[in-house]
Amino acid sequence: MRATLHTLEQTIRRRRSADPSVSYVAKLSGKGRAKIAQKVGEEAVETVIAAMAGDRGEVIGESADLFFHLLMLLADLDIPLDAVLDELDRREGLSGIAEKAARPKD
Ligand SMILES: N=c1c2ncn([C@@H]3O[C@H](COP(=O)(O)OP(=O)(O)OP(=O)(O)O)[C@@H](O)[C@H]3O)c2ncn1[C@@H]1O[C@H](COP(=O)(O)O)[C@@H](O)[C@H]1O
Repeated sequence: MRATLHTLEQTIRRRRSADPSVSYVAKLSGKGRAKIAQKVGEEAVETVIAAMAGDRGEVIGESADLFFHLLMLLADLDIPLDAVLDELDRREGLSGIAEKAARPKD
């Protein structure tokens, strides 16, 4: 998962300066942050609609679109993917501590 997302993060950063007539990343980046953010919102809504329809195939496709556009937004903000993944790791660590604390003592 990390490797796939990191590869896509690098591709997005590289393609931002490509020719917009051949590159979707360059074309959308050229439209600015508000448009990228709008796409993240649209893909999130489409994922929710697919989920509520119980369409697993659509959920998978829309989730991929959502991840991709979120990575585009992070790249536009110059936020490394690792900052988000590290935050998830930190939360997992916290929940581990909470679980241990809640466990009854022998
Ligand atoms: N993963 C993706 C990816 N996922 C989705 N998309 C594009 O995202 C768009 C989203 O679909 P929509 O139907 O919502 O949008 P649309 O109608 O085409 O676009 P709008 O004009 O409405 O914004 C589609 O055009 C998809 O082609 C992607 N485009 C590119 N990538 C990756 O980015 C790499 C670089 O792409 P280029 O910049 O095109 O070379 C590719 O090799 C892929 O790995």
